[in-house]
Amino acid sequence: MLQITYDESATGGGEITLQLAGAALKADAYFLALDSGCQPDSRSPTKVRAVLASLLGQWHELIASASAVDVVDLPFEFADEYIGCLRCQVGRDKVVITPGWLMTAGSTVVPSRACDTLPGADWEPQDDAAAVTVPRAELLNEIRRNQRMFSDTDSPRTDPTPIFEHFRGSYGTEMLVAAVAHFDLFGRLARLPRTLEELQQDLNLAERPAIVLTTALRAMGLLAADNANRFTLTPLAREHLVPGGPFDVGDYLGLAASAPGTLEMVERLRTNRPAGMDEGEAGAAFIYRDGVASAMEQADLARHFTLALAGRAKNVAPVLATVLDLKGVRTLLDVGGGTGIYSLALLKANPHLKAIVMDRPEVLKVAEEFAADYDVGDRFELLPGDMFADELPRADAILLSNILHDWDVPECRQLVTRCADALPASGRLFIHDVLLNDALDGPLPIALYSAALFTLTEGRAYSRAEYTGWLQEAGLQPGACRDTLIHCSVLEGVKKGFE
Ligand SMILES: C[S@@+](CC[C@H](N)C(=O)[O-])C[C@H]1O[C@@H](n2cnc3c(N)ncnc32)[C@H](O)[C@@H]1O
Repeated sequence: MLQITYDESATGGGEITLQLAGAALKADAYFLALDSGCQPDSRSPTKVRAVLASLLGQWHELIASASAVDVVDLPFEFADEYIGCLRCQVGRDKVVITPGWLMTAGSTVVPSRACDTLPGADWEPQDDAAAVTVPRAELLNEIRRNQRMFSDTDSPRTDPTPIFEHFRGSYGTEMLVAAVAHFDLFGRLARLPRTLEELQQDLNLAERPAIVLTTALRAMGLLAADNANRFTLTPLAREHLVPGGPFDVGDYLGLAASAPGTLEMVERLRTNRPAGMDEGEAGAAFIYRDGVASAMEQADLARHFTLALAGRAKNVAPVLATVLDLKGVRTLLDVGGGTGIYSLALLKANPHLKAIVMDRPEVLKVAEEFAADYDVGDRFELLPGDMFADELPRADAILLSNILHDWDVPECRQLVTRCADALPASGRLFIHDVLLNDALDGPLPIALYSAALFTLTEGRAYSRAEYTGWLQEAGLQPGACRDTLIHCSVLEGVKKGFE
């Protein structure tokens, strides 16, 4: 909803682009580079980023502390005779934002302290400015997310989320073509709406593939659910995806019916087994449980899959470290910690913390290499083990980062319960993962990631309601849920009782 980017290669100190709900506002960074109130003392892009971080920190403070009827101005463009700003009418839950100008010399204001010093100058809306209404909590989240991009050299300067969305897009194609060309799903539902269970029976699908398939199609706006929880067709699907209809496009989609990706998806849906698990294959990626072939037990494959996840972890971990408040946590157990990158970022942000990364032995060899780049000494421990079978060491907090989405519901419940049992009273469990809507009908990027997880592992994406249910079942009180990056959020459960 709010995206601020800084192109340091543009002339005049670089160009800042502020994108707000589809509208793009441009500003040059000249006065930000001259700012006298913010380290470092240079005119470099590093300085501009530091000033932007400071400015966004002030925005956050202003919006967070505004009372329900306040009007506040968020400056972003400093010019010779004016300051470009977002005028915000702050309500209790919503903020109405209008871009405009304050008629005062931007050059007289120190941008890194601008919000304290802005004179009460005349304000004019931009000629073509349309007001945008956004939820207040979401705006605060977005400001923080943008601030992090500029404030920490360990964090990426741009948000890689769109790249992940493009990568996961192919799973949408495969799901859609499978539904049209292999399962005649739209023809069946046009004849008779069906519940999930009825659809499973009809298509001979297990529950997990049926949920993943219907979630993807609902997120695409092709299926809906009626009051009796039966899947029905949306007008879009009814007009274009029912075989034989006057505007049916099914044959066009059928061009991909025999594409390798589609056939692979159909096979996964029919068998409910992840890739790599067939006779003579190396075993599934990312998951290990006793008695089942796992790629994570083989040195080269474990290394390959673990390093593949390092790219995402490097981007997300610094954000997790700013979002998680670990005051009072002395020991953190990172179950299935992989490279250990999340633990390492948390150690860096919390000098009092000790972290134990538990994973399979071949994976921990990679974690050991990553740890060598950090000065964490004996605060970082590697613990080879099986999270389903071995005793979990005592820790004040446990992190399950991108773990539960690899497993089916019984294993998720088992893991959450094992973690809860291992925690002391008031201990905290952090589930860091993507969240589907509670109705399992989107958002689309998560629904497509769910399809990817489904093909590679025994899991799928889950909703906040599903996670919350498992936390409660295990005796944990669900608490705060905060966004990190690349569609991930961290949901907290606190063990009830007193120490
Ligand atoms: C998807 S990766 C997540 C890695 C890391 N937490 C992250 O967020 O990038 C899942 C991790 O769980 C580990 N894992 C799977 N089954 C396990 C088991 N039974 N015991 C311990 N670790 C396991 C895998 O080796 C892998 O490193």
